[in-house]
Amino acid sequence: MKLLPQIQVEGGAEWLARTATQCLIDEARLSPKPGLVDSRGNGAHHDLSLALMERSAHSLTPTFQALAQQSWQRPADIALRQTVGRLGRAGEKQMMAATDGVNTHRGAIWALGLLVSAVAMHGGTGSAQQVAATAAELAKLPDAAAPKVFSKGLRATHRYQVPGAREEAQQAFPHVMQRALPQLRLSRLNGSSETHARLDALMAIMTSLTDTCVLSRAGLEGLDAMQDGARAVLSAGGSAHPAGQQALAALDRHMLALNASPGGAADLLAATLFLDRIESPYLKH
Ligand SMILES: CC(C)(COP(=O)(O)OP(=O)(O)OC[C@H]1O[C@@H](n2cnc3c(N)ncnc32)[C@H](O)[C@@H]1O)[C@@H](O)C(=O)NCCC(=O)NCCS
Ligand SMILES: Nc1ncnc2c1ncn2[C@@H]1O[C@H](COP(=O)(O)OP(=O)(O)OP(=O)(O)O)[C@@H](O)[C@H]1O
Repeated sequence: MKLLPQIQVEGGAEWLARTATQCLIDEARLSPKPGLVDSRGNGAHHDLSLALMERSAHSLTPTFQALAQQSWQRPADIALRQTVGRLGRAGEKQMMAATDGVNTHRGAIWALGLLVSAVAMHGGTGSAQQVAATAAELAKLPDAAAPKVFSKGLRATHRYQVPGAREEAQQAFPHVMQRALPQLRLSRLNGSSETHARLDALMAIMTSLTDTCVLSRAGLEGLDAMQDGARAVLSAGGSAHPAGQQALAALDRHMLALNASPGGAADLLAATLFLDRIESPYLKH
């Protein structure tokens, strides 16, 4: 494979990093999102705010840039997996330093980090489908240096016997590729505003994701409320329609009453916006 001149690698890596950060900010600002931090407020979170989410997103730009630089036109092998794991964990530390120890974007670093690396592995040229498949190859490789910690996400996947953040990446992001990206584009085609198209894409993810954030906070009752409520929004015509807006408001109330927040779905929406921009980098959405 022909190596691009370093200047192109630098420029490409910088663009990818800026784009990934912007997608995190777009996700955080998008409103009204059920249970999540948005422009209206903190959702079900006591320790998060929009300002904190934005500070966290900016703190991650150097991490995304390093991931892109180190992954440029490299194959998915153990050496790259270890580098990506090391940079991802350094990014988590960076995030924690920027937020005084609050977990704002752990799941997002994982999903977007893998996708940024995968675009770079294709030299900045792959389709969303190719990039998701390459990210999955990377996610399936073992990372011997990963600390053996028992996270909330792992506990939920074991307790409820469901896939979590790891599996979503290892399966090439099915909620992004088969649900959110098609819904985003369908809603745009149907004339919805960009905000409504993005909310519909979030609903499409929430109809079937086994979100371990929701499971950890609100169990199966919370997960059912999320999936049923998101289906109700879409079957009422989506967030652009008055009936869909009513269903979305009801879902928001239900999630807040259960103290549930679909953080995993939010991460995957940011990943969706990223892959959408990869395929149409010059369009302003
Ligand atoms: C795999 C990760 C996300 C840990 O997952 P785990 O479920 O054990 O942990 P934790 O509960 O802390 O975080 C999971 C987060 O994923 C998101 N999430 C939850 N459910 C889902 C789901 N079904 N699908 C996708 N994302 C989800 C949420 O934001 C949640 O907070 C990740 O932090 C990790 O292993 N990082 C190591 C560094 C690394 O290898 N990085 C490489 C890419 S940069
Ligand atoms: N807009 C958003 N609002 C809230 N969470 C979000 C948002 N966008 C992404 N997330 C994701 O949700 C996750 C927050 O997870 P979670 O609420 O489980 O945090 P925690 O600190 O591990 O748990 P808890 O808040 O229950 O103590 C982050 O890792 C982040 O990636």
